[in-house]
Amino acid sequence: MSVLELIQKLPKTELHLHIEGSLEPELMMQLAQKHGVALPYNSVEEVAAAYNFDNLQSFLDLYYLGASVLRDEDDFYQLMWRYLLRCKADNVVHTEIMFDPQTHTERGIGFDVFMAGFQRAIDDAKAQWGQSVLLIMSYLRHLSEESALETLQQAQPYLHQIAAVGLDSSEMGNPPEKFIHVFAASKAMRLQRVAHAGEEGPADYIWGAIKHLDVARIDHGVRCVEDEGLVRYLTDRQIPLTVCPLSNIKLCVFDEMSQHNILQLLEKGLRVTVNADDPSYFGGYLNDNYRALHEHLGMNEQQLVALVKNSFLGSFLPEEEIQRWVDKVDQIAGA
Ligand code: HPA
Ligand SMILES: [Zn+2]
Repeated sequence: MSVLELIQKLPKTELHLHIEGSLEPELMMQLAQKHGVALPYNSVEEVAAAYNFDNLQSFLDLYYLGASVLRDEDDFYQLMWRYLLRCKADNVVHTEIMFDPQTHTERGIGFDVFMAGFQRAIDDAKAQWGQSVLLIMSYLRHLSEESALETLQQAQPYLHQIAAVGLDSSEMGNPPEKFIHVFAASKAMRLQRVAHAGEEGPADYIWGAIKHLDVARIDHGVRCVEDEGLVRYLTDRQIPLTVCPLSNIKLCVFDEMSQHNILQLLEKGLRVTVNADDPSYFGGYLNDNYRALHEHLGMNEQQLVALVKNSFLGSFLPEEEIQRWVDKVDQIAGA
């Protein structure tokens, strides 16, 4: 079997996906019309043409603007449903999805609206093809810790639907330490923890997320290579890095895919995984990211299998379930 065939055929997990970043231009325009929201675009083509970014912030500005069309329960259902259909198409059997409550509550749209829409789509996908999903509630780091604490309060009636908390948005100037209390409170409520760190921010921010937020995974983390001691720490403890190749090129973290360090990180023994981040903004879903690694970095079958197994090993699935999937990956790759 060729590597490209194997990318499609292997069962996979996605661990770093922002549901608001899966809003395709078609749905954005449709919802803008439905709710009478004025956008600075006249067509789907104009939306797509605007997706040229210099850095993380230039993307975030359009990402929050796009999210402003999400208003009622059915909008959130449609958003989630369309992403889960992509999971089915890409053979993503399990996915751990981030959502940004503050992006919606700040506009007066409550947990009752978006959680209901998300859950209805998740229930439908589970019933129709057995899709496995966990939700990660992400705090926006450009806002205050008080706002994050208030968000955790608002989430109380929905904690049974939430597996973990995360930290995203503008990294520079908003170090993990800013969120010590809300992460401690989240941990006390038995929520797992992840955080974006070392995407644009320095290796120090990765240390901060580990030491101050007690995270189980680092989202991105590609700048860990700047600190040998950190690489050793991450390798020894097999702390997963949820790397997002197409995202890193679109946001100029690396100039070109041929310069991406993901395979070097893998060869160092780090538990790296492949993810789409914000697929509608960055030009591809999960399998597109794997295919880009094959095309531009020459990812071979052995590296593909290691990355796919890491995606299960880095997940919050129960141990026995992880082992079942890892065995299945070996079986398909060895066939
Ligand atoms: O890649 C990202 N980084 C930080 N914040 C984000 N919010 C959505 N995507 C991202
Ligand atoms: Zn992200």
